[in-house]
Amino acid sequence: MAEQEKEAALPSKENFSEWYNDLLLKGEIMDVRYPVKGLYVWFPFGFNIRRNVYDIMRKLLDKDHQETMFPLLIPENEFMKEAEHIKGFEDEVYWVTHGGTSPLDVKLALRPTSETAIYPMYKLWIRSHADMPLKLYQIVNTFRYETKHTRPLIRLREITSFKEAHTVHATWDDAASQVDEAIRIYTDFYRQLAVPVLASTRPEWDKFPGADYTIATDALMPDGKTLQVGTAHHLGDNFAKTFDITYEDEEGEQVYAFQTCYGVSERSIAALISIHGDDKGLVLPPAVAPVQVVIIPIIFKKPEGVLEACEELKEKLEAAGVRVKMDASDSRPGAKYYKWEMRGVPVRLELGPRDLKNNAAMLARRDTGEKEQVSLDNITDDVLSLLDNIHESLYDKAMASVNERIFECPDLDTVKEKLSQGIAKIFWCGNKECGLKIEEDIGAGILGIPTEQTEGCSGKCPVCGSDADTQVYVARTY
Ligand SMILES: Nc1ncnc2c1ncn2[C@@H]1O[C@H](COS(=O)(=O)NC(=O)[C@@H](N)CS)[C@@H](O)[C@H]1O
Ligand SMILES: [Zn+2]
Repeated sequence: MAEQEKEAALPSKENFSEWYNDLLLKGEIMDVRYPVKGLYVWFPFGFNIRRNVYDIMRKLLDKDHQETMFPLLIPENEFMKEAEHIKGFEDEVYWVTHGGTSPLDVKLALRPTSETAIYPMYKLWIRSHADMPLKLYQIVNTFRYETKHTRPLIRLREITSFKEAHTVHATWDDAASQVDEAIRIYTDFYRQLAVPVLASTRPEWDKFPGADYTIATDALMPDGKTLQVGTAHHLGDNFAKTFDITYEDEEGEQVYAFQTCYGVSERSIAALISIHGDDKGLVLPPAVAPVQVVIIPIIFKKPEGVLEACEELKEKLEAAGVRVKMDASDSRPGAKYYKWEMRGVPVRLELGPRDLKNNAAMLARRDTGEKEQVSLDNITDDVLSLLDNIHESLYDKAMASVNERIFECPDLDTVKEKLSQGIAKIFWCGNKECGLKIEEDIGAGILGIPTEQTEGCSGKCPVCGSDADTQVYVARTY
């Protein structure tokens, strides 16, 4: 990347869309110049963030899931088996029709998601109780011919980081518990990215095609819109019936199994970049930062042992597991501060001759901008506890920002007024006509019924006026 391309400052984050697009380049996340709409290229720095993010997801899943990989191409006859699923995806699926110059006798779908690739194999693998619960996941690319506005990391036609889990259970209740467990895993995953998420059950007209119900986790973005950053679906025995996935029960009867599937994508990275970033660039939670500490030697005329001291400090921090970089390039210090702030490095240590004499360094925190002189005596422990502290303060700040942008609304007019700032909460009687009427009236979607309902409160449905004890989230969405 030519340096001069990046020197210009970012637009203000107030202008979120411009800021976001410019930061993808200046923060070396994704290059949007690939010549196919909806397909983008990871810069190595962005890919490094992706690797750290998905390492966190793998650690959570590997406790009781197994990772595997299924084929990308799905034969038309399998893909077309589940009616609801097809209806939901037929406008989005890409087809491969030729091998070389010869037309294929069966055209092949590029997986938009992998139910119809996996479940014919589950039919072969599930024979008895002993084979369940089966909990597999894969992290692959999937393809959806999105017709809405495509955006890097947010709405891609090639989803490059699609983590999809697919589980099989003996009973409907077991599958329901797994859906709840999936939401717990996602909430924990996002907690480790310092991203607050709201879990809610989608209205039945907005559930995953072929599912009994869908619970989603949404992040509130700086522009007041919500981003669906993970979903978990109870598939009932709908797909088991379609793909004949049965097991022999105690009475020797063949019984259809019950299934769930749950997925996240690179939207997880879109959320952490958008929520924590500022006008100087990325602000990365230490857990996912490719570089957690950057050491800047401050050298005047004579080196006076500064470089050696920086090298020693770097080795000390690395020995403690900190991801450290020393920037001994010949750019001037200011240009270095600009570069590493843009890349969201949580901690900068400046070390010059005077610091050396005092056995100290100047420490700058990326998230708050605070600078303070620190002794090098306990620098390793100080840095490690500071990194944890930075994570917690990023989360607390993001949580506070979400809480001040959720508005309890008594009527639809208030909902319309608040939607430009964030999420509205309103009572709803629960029946579909009223729900669709609410959506039509406010020009935004019912996000869902929060999984945690505030106890004991009740109100009136704004459409039919009947008593309602359920509040729903309403928001503008990506
Ligand atoms: N075009 C897209 N670009 C980026 N992320 C997407 C896109 N479409 C969906 N996602 C993300 O992928 C998650 C899972 O997608 S989904 O359609 O809701 N669910 C499934 O495909 C199920 N098979 C569970 S894996 C969504 O919650 C959303 O965060
Ligand atoms: Zn009503």
